[in-house]
Amino acid sequence: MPVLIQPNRAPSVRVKICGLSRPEDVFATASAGAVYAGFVFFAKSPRNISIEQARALAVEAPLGLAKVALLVNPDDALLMAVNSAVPLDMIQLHGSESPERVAEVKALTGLPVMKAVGVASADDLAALDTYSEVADQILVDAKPPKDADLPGGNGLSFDWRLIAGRQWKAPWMLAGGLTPDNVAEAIRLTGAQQVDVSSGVEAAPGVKDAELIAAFVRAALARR
Ligand SMILES: O=C(O)c1ccccc1NCC(=O)[C@H](O)[C@H](O)COP(=O)(O)O
Repeated sequence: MPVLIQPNRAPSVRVKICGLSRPEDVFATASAGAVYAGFVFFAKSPRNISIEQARALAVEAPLGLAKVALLVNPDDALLMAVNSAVPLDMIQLHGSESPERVAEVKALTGLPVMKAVGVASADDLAALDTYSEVADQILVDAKPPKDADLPGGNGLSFDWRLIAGRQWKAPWMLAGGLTPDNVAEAIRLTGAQQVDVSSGVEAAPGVKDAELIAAFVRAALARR
């Protein structure tokens, strides 16, 4: 069969919508063309859902949508409880988990692990190299302010020039303060092939907006 070569075509960007809590948000995520859906298990978050809620959302999710459980310094019992109840495709670790703990979580759950690493300055870049040795993916996110209640999902971005054109051993995803208005520029500047958003597609904290989700995915997938 002849192979169609399109030398000038940029690879398609993969989008993750994080912090979903309602069936209609999962549907909006899939129908917009995003490929990952994130469920937050963190009590202090406005996006926190129970294991039962996550299970109900995940079993009804359209085929092909990858389900990601976001956890913050989870112990083994919580990991096992989430993993045994919810059909998952990936674990996202968003706390202060060490590289050794990332490896343990992979072994314990049998799932790929994406480790979030906060970036505020050039001093934070070494951690990306370290975690990319052990994690299946790294999430290059904005570092939360010291007084923040949440370790992520704060709608804050970092200086994308810090990582412009950088690659790591593991596949990576860009996050932090992305919106339908800035995601195309963020992709252009950093070369990201995957992007993750939560606050930027919400009508209110914890409430996703289907039109913003669609606009975000359109902007991320627009030909560069
Ligand atoms: O969303 C939360 O409430 C949350 C709580 C605890 C840890 C991480 C959390 N969110 C992370 C994300 O949603 C994303 O992976 C990423 O940080 C982007 O968030 P945003 O800047 O809001 O787009």
